[in-house]
Amino acid sequence: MHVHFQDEWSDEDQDVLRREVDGQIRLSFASPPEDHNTEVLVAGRPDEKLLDRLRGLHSVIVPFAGPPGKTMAMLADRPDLSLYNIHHNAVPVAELALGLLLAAARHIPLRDRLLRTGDWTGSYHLPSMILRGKRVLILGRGAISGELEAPLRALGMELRFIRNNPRNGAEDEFHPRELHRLLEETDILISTLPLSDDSRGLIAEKELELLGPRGILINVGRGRVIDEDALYTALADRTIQAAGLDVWYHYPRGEGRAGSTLPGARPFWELENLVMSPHIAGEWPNPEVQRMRLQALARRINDIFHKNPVPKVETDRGY
Ligand SMILES: NC(=O)c1ccc[n+]([C@@H]2O[C@H](COP(=O)([O-])OP(=O)(O)OC[C@H]3O[C@@H](n4cnc5c(N)ncnc54)[C@H](O)[C@@H]3O)[C@@H](O)[C@H]2O)c1
Ligand SMILES: O=C(O)[C@H](O)COP(=O)(O)O
Repeated sequence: MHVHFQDEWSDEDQDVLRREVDGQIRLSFASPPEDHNTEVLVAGRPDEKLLDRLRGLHSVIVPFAGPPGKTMAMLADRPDLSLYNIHHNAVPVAELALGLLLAAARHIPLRDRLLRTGDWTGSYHLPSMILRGKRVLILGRGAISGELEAPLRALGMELRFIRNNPRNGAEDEFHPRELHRLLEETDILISTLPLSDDSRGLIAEKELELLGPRGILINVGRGRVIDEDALYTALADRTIQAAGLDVWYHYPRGEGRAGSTLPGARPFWELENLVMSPHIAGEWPNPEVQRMRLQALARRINDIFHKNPVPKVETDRGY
């Protein structure tokens, strides 16, 4: 089997990948081979011309968890190709979700800011939430929510999960059609959902109203699962208590450059009951996470080669 990597990978990364993949699998990094088949393409945003040009191609792997919408749309038109992803960063994402929750429940960033201006008592009366005994509804029961489960239970919280295909007999798993009933019994809503036609805007005005004025919302999945205007208004009017967001509606141009600011139709940065981070839950620049990415990617390639069962990303679910 031949695997081509479309994007640039450092010499060190290439060495790790060559070490970790099965010896019978050939890898190419610069230009793809002209003279024989290339069964697997690894690409963040696959080049359509390359997809057409590679002979024998049957699989595409995006080397992260959330394939971009354009990739999903492009591959929806290519039923001959299977799309795979990796979930290497579930632990760091779950850890940041936990951090956002603790920070939002206890106003940690705001209290820090007030103290820096010499205000010792100004934050005493903010409405805080004690987490023990509270009910958490997690949207999605995949890699990230799996890593959230143990720490949230250790804090004494009750968990329920929504997934589009709840398993028979799993008493804490529910279908999205039960969302409204569950929200009425929820203190904390955490979204780990990918973006699809089903999930886009799933949480809007009505859902935030059901979460209620004591409710806290955390989003580490994809921004547009939560309706932008509804969330801004709910936070500004305090019809929900607080939120913690890692994922956004609009991203700065030149993302990653020093000086980039958060753009958007709504000034989220002015809200005191919002804790924010710049889509960094996956900690992609961290060398430890990069090692986890390379190992997960090599495992995915080996699994495809050995025909081990691996869930595909469902491109027909929209994007
Ligand atoms: N903030 C970040 O840096 C960061 C990092 C990694 C992943 N992500 C995002 O988080 C998403 C989830 O990551 P994961 O590794 O846990 O993926 P996963 O595939 O392991 O889990 C996703 C879960 O969501 C469920 N689901 C999907 N669509 C649904 C819908 N419409 N309604 C109900 N349930 C639905 C699936 O059944 C599955 O249980 C990724 O797709 C990506 O968009 C964000
Ligand atoms: O790992 C990454 O590339 C970033 O953390 C983004 O990951 P995601 O696509 O899994 O959000």
